Amino acid sequence: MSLIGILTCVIMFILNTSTNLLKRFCSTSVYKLLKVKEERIKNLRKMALPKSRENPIIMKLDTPEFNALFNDELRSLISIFKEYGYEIRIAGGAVRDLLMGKQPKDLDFATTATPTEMKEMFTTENVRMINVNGEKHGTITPRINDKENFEVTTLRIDVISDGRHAEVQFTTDWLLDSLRRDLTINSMFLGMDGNVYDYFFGYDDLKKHRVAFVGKAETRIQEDYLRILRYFRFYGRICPEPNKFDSEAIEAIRNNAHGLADISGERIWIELKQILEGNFAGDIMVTMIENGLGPHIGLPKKPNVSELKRVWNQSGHLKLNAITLLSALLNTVDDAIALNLRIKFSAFERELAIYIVENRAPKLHPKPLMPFQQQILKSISKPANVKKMAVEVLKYNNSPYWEELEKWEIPKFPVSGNLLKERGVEPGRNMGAVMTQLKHFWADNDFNLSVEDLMKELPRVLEVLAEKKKIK
Ligand SMILES: Nc1ccn([C@@H]2O[C@H](COP(=O)(O)OP(=O)(O)OP(=O)(O)O)[C@@H](O)[C@H]2O)c(=O)n1
Ligand SMILES: [Mg+2]
Repeated sequence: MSLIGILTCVIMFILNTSTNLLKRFCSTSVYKLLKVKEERIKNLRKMALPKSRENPIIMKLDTPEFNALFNDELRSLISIFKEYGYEIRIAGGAVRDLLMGKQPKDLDFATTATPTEMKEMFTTENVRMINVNGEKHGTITPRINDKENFEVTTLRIDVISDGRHAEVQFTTDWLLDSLRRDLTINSMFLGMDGNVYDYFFGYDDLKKHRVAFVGKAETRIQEDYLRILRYFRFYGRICPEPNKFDSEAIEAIRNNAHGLADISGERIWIELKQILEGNFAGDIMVTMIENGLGPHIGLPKKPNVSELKRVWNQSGHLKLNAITLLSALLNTVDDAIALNLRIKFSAFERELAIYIVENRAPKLHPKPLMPFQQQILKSISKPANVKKMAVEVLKYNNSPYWEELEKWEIPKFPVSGNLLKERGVEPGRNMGAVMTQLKHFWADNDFNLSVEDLMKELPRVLEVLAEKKKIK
């Protein structure tokens, strides 16, 4: 055999052996992973059983809100699932709302069919499916009669979770899907026949106005740290009194507050905003800060809790904008900028936070609205937006004048560009400057000047601007 032949044989041998080793290694890891998953499912069920109800059907719902859901599209959806032998139920928040006598704003459905089974079924039935992105989490969205979309999610458990993303495993076990949900009040299912399935005493909690995690609070939080904020949001929605938090929940929240640091600003703001606009917002925010959430949601190291309490107690009844209340915790404009970097406000929200911090010291003036009215008309921002912000500052200070300012119609500046042109002002940047100067003069005179009065002022304005140009 030639040297090349020997070398080829050696290389082939090495390649073969390493490929086999790699195959063996991979299949052992996959095997291990599957084993871990199986074990986890067994354990989950075992752990859940003592705490869960043996017969989960607690009642048959027959309310106007429930009956109102049944239109032609929902009936078609139900009959498709029935024909193919899969179960489908309404899940989570909608069941909670219906049990509270409220019409849910959206419906989530849960099913025993896997996404593949649903896709096959809907394709055979000529039903178009939209939003394919949901599929890896088990959600298929059929569009029935080309009219209404329904989000249907396969029953699942979160096998591996890093607190933000979860690897899911599909199941046909309703109890396990109920167990992976955040709060007992959000863990119920509603059959299309009206049967309410409640494994974890969610309805009892709803009646008791108790917000508690399903099973172990710590486990539920570590599956998705956003649930910390969801806990507080639902507290505001469900509970009739402030400061009656579930002690296990609060302890788990305190120990896991750091997990919020990795949650995106957008998700944080969606929850936080609803907390701030809900019941007991001031008290809830204080509890959140006392339990260490502040730095993870963009608040300063030393948020001004006493200012928050003061503003909440004196102005909480005025339906403050979420940003207005939140700004009470900020000490400086820099704090507002840092907060915006963390939770990414809209342009108006960012402006409002800065405006509140800069303008909250009460303005003394014989005509209390005048400084605000002048600011509204002089500002480079949209006057309607500055007006909204000024109303918020007045509410922040519980000033009785906020309503008057809200009703105040922003007067129209009577001088037009055309008129200035007629009077010999060159169009362009210079005209903009003239207009601003005249506007300020008009605002400083309580918006009472006529076009004639303003035109009398024109030579002086032109002179001042010419002087300024010379100095430059
Ligand atoms: N972090 C989350 C988000 C949602 N869910 C589950 O998914 C359901 C639907 O979620 P979502 O629509 O976000 O909340 P709702 O409870 O429906 O509340 P809302 O009325 O505000 O939509 C919840 O009821 C809950 O069972 C969860 O367990 N954990
Ligand atoms: Mg919902």
